[in-house]
Amino acid sequence: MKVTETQLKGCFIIEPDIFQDDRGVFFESYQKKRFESAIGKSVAFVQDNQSISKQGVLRGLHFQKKEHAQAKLVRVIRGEVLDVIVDLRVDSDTFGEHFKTKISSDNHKSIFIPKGMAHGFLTLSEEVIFAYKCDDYYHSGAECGIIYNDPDLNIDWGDSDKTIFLSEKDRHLPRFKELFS
Ligand SMILES: Cc1cn([C@H]2C[C@H](O)[C@@H](COP(=O)(O)OP(=O)(O)O[C@H]3O[C@@H](C)C(=O)[C@@H](O)[C@H]3O)O2)c(=O)[nH]c1=O
Repeated sequence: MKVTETQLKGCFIIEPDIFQDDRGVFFESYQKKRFESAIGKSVAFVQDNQSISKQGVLRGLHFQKKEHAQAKLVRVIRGEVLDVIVDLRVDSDTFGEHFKTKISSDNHKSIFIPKGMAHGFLTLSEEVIFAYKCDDYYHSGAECGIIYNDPDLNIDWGDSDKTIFLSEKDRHLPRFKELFS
């Protein structure tokens, strides 16, 4: 397993060891002991989520507020996404900065997203099955988000000519500076 910290402190890319034979592929998608020793802390995941999306769907940028903030371990089971994480920790050197990378069912990468981040992804393939663990339960009252094309965050989501499908909720998310100023 290879674990690399991104420029956002505490946010890691995890690449599992892949075992390939005549039948296909095997890998450990999560192993608590190895995972916690690699990231240097214990995380008590309590919920597993899965979403299925068509191409061009953008889910995000989402987070839960305050005492319901969630750390997440995200991966792609089918297809490919551009995954984006924004640092919302006001005391962080990288506050307001983002990290983005492509994760897919071919590269088998996971991302550990600590509490205090907003998260979103854009689907790049025809069908995407996206799966993630969370260390706090879903609380609809604590849901919050930032509009994906916020000019202050300045995230390059790629080909701007392509249609992006957003939920009604995500279309009306506030700007970064409305939440943090
Ligand atoms: C996230 C979530 C949603 N729901 C419900 C609420 C709603 O009716 C329906 C769809 O919810 P959403 O539109 O918020 O789903 P989605 O846009 O996929 O939300 C997810 O986006 C990604 C980027 C994240 O990082 C996640 O934490 C989560 O916020 O599912 C739950 O019951 N439990 C959950 O944990």
